[in-house]
Amino acid sequence: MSADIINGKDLAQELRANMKEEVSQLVQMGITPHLTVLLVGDNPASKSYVKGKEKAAKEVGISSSLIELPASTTEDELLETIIQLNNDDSVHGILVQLPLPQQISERKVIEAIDPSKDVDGFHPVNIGRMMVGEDTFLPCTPYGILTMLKSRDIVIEGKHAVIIGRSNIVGKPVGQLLLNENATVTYCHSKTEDLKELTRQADILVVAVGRPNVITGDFLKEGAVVIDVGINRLENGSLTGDVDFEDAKEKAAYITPVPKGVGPMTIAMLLKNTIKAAKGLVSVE
Ligand SMILES: NC(=O)C1=CN([C@@H]2O[C@H](COP(=O)(O)OP(=O)(O)OC[C@H]3O[C@@H](n4cnc5c(N)ncnc54)[C@H](OP(=O)(O)O)[C@@H]3O)[C@@H](O)[C@H]2O)C=CC1
Ligand SMILES: Nc1nc(=O)c2c([nH]1)NC[C@@H]1CN(c3ccc(C(=O)N[C@@H](CCC(=O)O)C(=O)O)cc3)C=[N+]21
Repeated sequence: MSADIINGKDLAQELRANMKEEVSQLVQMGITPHLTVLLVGDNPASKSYVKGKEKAAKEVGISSSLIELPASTTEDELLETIIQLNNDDSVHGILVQLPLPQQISERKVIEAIDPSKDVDGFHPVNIGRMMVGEDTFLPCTPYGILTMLKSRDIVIEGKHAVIIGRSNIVGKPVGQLLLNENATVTYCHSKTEDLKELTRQADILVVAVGRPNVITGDFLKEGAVVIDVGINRLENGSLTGDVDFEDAKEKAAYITPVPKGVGPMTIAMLLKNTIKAAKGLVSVE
């Protein structure tokens, strides 16, 4: 039996159609959601993601602006720009594209963003709120993954979710969200001793490593749900995930592809958070 493929591109498209309705109602009330993206340096992958975000925003009627700064930008210059955007009432959401050049501290920059405009959900205040289960901006990739699972009515409660990767933007928060949904969660990382022994127990396996083919069929329990977060650019220019898709799909019950999997959902959730910001639903205290 071959796995059911959860197509994130199609699901994101459906969500954007719904958001378009919601935005047009907001516009009628005099509020046009606005997202400002800050891009520092000229990383080609970052440029391409930022283009994807602008295109998606436009499609649903969210206005967006892009501030491009040179790779030589100092930390103080970037912080100053963020303060201006925090104080600009016409800006509802601020996104600083990562990674940043090495002279700039990502932590300082993220902490400078007003939590009520932090549509990435990376600010420690929003992460803390997520941890205690309060309403907040959820980090886009984990939020997209949760939405994909729910779109297929996949049971999370009581299931063993195994996460490979513990970054602040993907691994850690996706584990927290699944815990909030009553999964039993195991985190794996580069120091994990017997990865296969753990992944073979997973009812839901989330792979966020950044290396092709780290997971093959023999790492899976029969009938597992496999979420592939990895985005790897091969030498021939094509994109691939972290999971050996062809092999894994013979053992999994559900699997997400790359491309057309988690990536487009990340962008859809960014739009959702921007609408939420425009509505003023996440406040600062
Ligand atoms: N689809 C989307 O929307 C998004 C996709 N991505 C993609 O997801 C991938 C992960 O991104 P991100 O979380 O930022 O990456 P990081 O590089 O920050 O984290 C990678 C994680 O993988 C762990 N790891 C590395 N090697 C192994 C191994 N052999 N076995 C087990 N664990 C290992 C690392 O462990 P340790 O902590 O010990 O170093 C680390 O926790 C990338 O391909 C990225 O491009 C990222 C964001 C959004
Ligand atoms: N502040 C910040 N927020 C982010 O959310 C953020 C970031 N920085 N830095 C980089 C990562 C990566 N990321 C992706 C988003 C969409 C796709 C995506 O849509 N991918 C398409 C393919 C696109 C293509 O063909 O190039 C797909 O998987 O089908 C991928 C990766 C967001 N990130």
